[in-house]
Amino acid sequence: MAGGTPIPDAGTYDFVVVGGGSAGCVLANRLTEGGASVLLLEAGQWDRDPLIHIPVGIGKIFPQRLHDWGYFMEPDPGIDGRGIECARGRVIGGSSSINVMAYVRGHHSDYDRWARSGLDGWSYADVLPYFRRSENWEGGGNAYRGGEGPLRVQRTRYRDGILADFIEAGRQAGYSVTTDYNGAQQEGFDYIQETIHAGRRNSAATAYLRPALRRKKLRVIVGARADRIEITDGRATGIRFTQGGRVQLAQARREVVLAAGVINSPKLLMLSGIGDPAHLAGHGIGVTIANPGVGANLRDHLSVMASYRRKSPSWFQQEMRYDRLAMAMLKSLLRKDGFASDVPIGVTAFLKTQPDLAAPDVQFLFLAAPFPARPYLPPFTSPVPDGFGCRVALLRPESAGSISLSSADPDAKPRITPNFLTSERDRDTLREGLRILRRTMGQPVMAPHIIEENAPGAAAQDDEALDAFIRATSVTVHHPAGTCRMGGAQDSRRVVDGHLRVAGVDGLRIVDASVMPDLVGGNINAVVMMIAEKAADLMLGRPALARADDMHRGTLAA
Ligand SMILES: Cc1cc2nc3c(=O)[nH]c(=O)nc-3n(C[C@H](O)[C@H](O)[C@H](O)COP(=O)(O)OP(=O)(O)OC[C@H]3O[C@@H](n4cnc5c(N)ncnc54)[C@H](O)[C@@H]3O)c2cc1C
Repeated sequence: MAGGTPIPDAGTYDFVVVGGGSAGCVLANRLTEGGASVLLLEAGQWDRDPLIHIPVGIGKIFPQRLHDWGYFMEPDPGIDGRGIECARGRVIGGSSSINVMAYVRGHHSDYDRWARSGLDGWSYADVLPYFRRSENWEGGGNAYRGGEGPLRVQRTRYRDGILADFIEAGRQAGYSVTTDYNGAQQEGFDYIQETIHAGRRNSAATAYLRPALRRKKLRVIVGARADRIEITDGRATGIRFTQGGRVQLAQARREVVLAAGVINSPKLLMLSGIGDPAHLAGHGIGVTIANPGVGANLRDHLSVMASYRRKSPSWFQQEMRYDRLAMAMLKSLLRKDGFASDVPIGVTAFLKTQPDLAAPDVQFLFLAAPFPARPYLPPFTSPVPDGFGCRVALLRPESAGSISLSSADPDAKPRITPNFLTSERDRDTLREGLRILRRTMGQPVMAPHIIEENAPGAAAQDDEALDAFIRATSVTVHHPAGTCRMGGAQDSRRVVDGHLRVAGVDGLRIVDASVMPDLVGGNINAVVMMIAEKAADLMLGRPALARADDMHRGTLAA
């Protein structure tokens, strides 16, 4: 009842899933495929904007914060008091509709670490079959790659000679080159793999949700913001949501599933009385389940960019002239290829800042374009000076932040407190990563491309200068995770168990980036989708896919 009047009933379903993002789309598909009825509630709208689907559209979506919750982090002392943006997709497909499309699974030791912490069923041998089930790799299936799943993955098609030279520079600097960083060996330089197919973004919505829409068991409501989980006698029974100013109630026969993402899933728990009692009391929210772990353990991949003035002309600069860009977008729409059908990243690398490490601890993300860049049209506007750059991302941060409420009003944005670089090891790693990048850029093969280093700039050499540069310029590469962390039975701060069930309440699971116990060594969209693939089996009571250990024993290199 709301104010004495009954709340309009949005129906009863086996599963009510909150959030039509990377995880939510996978669940909508796999659960209905398994015969269950599903209501998918998404706060954003359908993904009709062509900018979502033409890969180069990210150049407009991101700076203009289109289809985005518009979050910013709190001013953070670790990065000179800056409150940096925290983009999150608010649209069908969620963040997979606005992300940069890099397809990366992390390092095999990440999952073995999860399993060692008490999470049975989450070792690399356990999760590899789920990565394979989700994937449709252009090279076809093999021991590591999936060839028949819904998610299309291809190597970059971006055409710029600097990419091959950057890989060669890595070799000249003494680092490995790998032929598939998602295969037997992650470590080294490689062309980037992307969730792009036939010139279009292959978001979770395209790959998983669209093919499921014809099933009668699936209902999707867009523009529907979940405000509270209904909990009766220790069981989650439904979701109260607002659509067009109207409050409605959807009931779950089997389970309520939060797939609202790393920021909004803990927010929704807190609004429903699940969280740190003192924090909830501070906002006048009654405690249903006391759990100080909710919203804690926020991890994110912080990165720093070195940028260069470019000598050799870039493909990017040529194609950004307005008339050419318009043609490229048309070509991408009609012929599904060309400049607009890819992103100017091209190369990534996973490297160890210390040779004795078990796994790479930094990632390079190349950028074959000046930053910031914009279209131009002579004589009215001129291009920005040509350039390129590379981000160095810190892969396994020790520094941890939190999500908390700013108000009990579901409309209010939560507080995102990142606590970046509070760990000395994190500062050392990022600084050393920057030095490795400079060493790579200093190799003979890069000389024909470089006029000079713009930033950090020649004057920044000692630790102090590099640390100051990192504090002043570092930004997220948008992989926040861990705020409803999964943990084994001994983990007193866990929010969900190894089956993704919320501790202390029946019929409630969380399936999204928030359940990751910590960050893996790479971009996380593929990881979230793997988690959702595995969750679907858990929810349907199906046996887990056969472990991959026999197939892989002894074959894994760093
Ligand atoms: C700009 C950007 C670039 C990125 N680049 C990459 C990349 O190149 N490669 C990579 O692997 N990863 C990348 N990522 C990260 C990756 O896309 C995300 O980690 C992943 O999509 C998260 O999936 P999720 O299911 O946890 O959440 P999301 O995909 O964010 O889905 C959450 C969904 O829930 C909805 N929602 C939230 N609250 C409510 C509510 N109260 N009621 C109803 N609906 C709600 C949201 O609108 C959203 O649709 C990037 C992310 C961003 C933002």
